[in-house]
Amino acid sequence: MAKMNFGGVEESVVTRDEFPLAKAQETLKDEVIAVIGYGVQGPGQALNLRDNGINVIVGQRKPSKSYDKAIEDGFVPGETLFSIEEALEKGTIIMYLLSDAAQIELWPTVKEKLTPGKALYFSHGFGITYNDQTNIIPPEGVDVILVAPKGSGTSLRRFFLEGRGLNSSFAIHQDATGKARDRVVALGIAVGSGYLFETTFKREVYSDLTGERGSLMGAIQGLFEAQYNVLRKNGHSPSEAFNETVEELTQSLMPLVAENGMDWMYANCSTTAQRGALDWKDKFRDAVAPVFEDLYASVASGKEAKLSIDSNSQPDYREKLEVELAELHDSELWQAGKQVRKLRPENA
Ligand SMILES: NC(=O)c1ccc[n+]([C@@H]2O[C@H](COP(=O)([O-])OP(=O)(O)OC[C@H]3O[C@@H](n4cnc5c(N)ncnc54)[C@H](O)[C@@H]3O)[C@@H](O)[C@H]2O)c1
Ligand SMILES: CC(C)(O)[C@@H](O)C(=O)O
Ligand SMILES: [Mg+2]
Ligand SMILES: [Mg+2]
Repeated sequence: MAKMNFGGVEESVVTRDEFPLAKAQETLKDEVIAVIGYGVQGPGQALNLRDNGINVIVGQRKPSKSYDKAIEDGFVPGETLFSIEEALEKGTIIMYLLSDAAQIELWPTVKEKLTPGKALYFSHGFGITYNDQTNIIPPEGVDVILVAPKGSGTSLRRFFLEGRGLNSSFAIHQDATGKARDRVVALGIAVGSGYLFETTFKREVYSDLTGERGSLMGAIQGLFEAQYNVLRKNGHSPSEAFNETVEELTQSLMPLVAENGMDWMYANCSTTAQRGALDWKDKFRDAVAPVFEDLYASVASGKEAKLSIDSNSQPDYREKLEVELAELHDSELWQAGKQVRKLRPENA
């Protein structure tokens, strides 16, 4: 663990320097990692583990698109690709990467295969933290650990192939074997994390549910729509409104923020823009702060978990999500964006 100063607060993090891949490989050399669920995180983590020389198998129901994808990705039925039950039997570390709602349904099947000495691994604190709703209460004899990549499983895999890494949080809920910390850190490195910061299952899920409903996905779409609609209401064309709301942000300005922070991005814009942004940033902050307070309260109360479980446990949850995603896709804003993307020089 390395001690580092984050904005004046000292935190402990694990970098690849003090836990190199070779150490992760040595730690996991006698383990069979069973990845249960091959949706978004499953492929990212399973393929990175396999490329890092870790003994990984996949458990996935069939017929399913995910099962077919696992075959396309080179997992071999009967050798490295099994039914969920078979993979649970063979695995010494069970990576529970079904959807959060599906984890509830499959829990009785998983629980009975968690024999003493095994480890149960999550990439979200959801199932354990809200166990009053999920009933996911692991038996005492197993390690219960978490590595939560702070990003999409699709990015986790792309970054790995580019020689980069996504940061991940890690947590230990139960250390039955005395090996939980070594197991969780080794897995965090082997699945392709850039660096690992320690958290708890509860803090991970509270922050994660807040982030994805807030700045990362929900609030950002709301902000885009609000500005786009005002520009269009005042006579600006779709391409002008989309460029000023989304395209410039993703193509020019956010990469500058990622490179060196917000002040660096501001400093690389005009003084006119800097003055205006500094004058208006607090107005927007104060306008949305109450919404974020409500959001966090809804997460902490378990209300957001219930909404997600009730919706995503429905047999047609996927179809319903796809209808709402299609509404986004078909909106004028994102149709304008589709056309703008085509005009990028690299797409010409
Ligand atoms: N999506 C991400 O990039 C991401 C990022 C960080 C953490 N996580 C966490 O990782 C875990 C997996 O997330 P995901 O987005 O990969 O999941 P997902 O929603 O893509 O589902 C994963 C798999 O579950 C299977 N599944 C769904 N319902 C099932 C059922 N009733 N019975 C059997 N299988 C079923 C699907 O076929 C799919 O292969 C979750 O805990 C999630 O919160 C996801
Ligand atoms: C990729 C996210 C949003 O960070 C993850 O938390 C998820 O639930 O998919
Ligand atoms: Mg997240
Ligand atoms: Mg999440």
